[in-house]
Amino acid sequence: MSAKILDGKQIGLEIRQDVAAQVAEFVAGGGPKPCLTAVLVGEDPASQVYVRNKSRACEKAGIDGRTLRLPAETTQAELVEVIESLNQDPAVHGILVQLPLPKKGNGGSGFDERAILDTVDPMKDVDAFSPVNVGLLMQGRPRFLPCTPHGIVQLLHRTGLSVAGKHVVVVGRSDIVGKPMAMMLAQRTGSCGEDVANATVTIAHSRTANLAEVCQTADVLIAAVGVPEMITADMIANGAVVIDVGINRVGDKLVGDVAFDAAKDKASAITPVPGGVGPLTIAMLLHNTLMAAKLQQQ
Ligand SMILES: Nc1nc(=O)c2c([nH]1)NC[C@@H]1CN(c3ccc(C(=O)N[C@@H](CCC(=O)O)C(=O)O)cc3)C=[N+]21
Repeated sequence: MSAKILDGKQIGLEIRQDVAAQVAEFVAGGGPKPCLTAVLVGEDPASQVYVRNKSRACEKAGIDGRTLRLPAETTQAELVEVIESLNQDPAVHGILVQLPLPKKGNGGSGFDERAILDTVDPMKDVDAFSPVNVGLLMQGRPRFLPCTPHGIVQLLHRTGLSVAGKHVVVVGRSDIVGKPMAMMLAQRTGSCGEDVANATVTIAHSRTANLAEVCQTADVLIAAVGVPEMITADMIANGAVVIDVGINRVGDKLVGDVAFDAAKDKASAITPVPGGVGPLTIAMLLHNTLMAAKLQQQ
């Protein structure tokens, strides 16, 4: 069997067109132009590319996409101050602090990333990293949904892949992807209804015993570990759906957490890297920015 390739780029484009139409409607109704401000500290080349892509996607959707560039030498206190002023600025609806923050920032001692993220006003927290937004999600009454897991929910829904009653194995337990992903798919109702919810979810990670065997029991396998091609074909059940969240730069190539070429002969459907989950993450960020503008207008 050769898997159906799940085209995240195309679906991301559709979502962005939907968001653009909703933005136009919001503005025509007297709403302010939604504004996302990304805060980029230092000169990490990958982060620069991501931030540029985000601001370009914003502009195409009728969203004001700003980037605040700060030197790597910025201190913790200065960065907190910048975020607090964005919190106070009524023209800014969404704030995103690009991660990772530079290791040698804050005068060489590194940033306290948690404290930085905690500074972002929860009503402007389009990444959904703040404890309030994480808590609301846990309780099944989300405000903002985290962009990458929400993008995956949209992808599954829009390609007609139900997870209800199925066994989903999420490999990776990060706050950004693994944890919220597991929670969203186990819920009674998700953002796209009951079909992309109600899963039986296993969270696997670096300490999981017999990882290969656990993965083999997955109807839907979601790889979010950040290790290039760690998920090999032997770990995938025949006919499983495979979602690859990994974006790893190996030399000048971009590879996922799944060994794609062999995996596609076992899976029934699989996301490629690039062109899979990545473009959906950006699409959901635009969605959250419009939501933030609407929330703040109320
Ligand atoms: N506060 C914060 N929020 C984030 O959401 C966040 C972040 N920090 N730091 C970095 C990661 C990574 N991330 C990506 C988003 C889109 C693509 C994407 O669209 N990738 C393209 C390829 C792009 C390329 O060629 O480099 C694709 O997969 O097709 C990749 C990576 C968001 N992140």
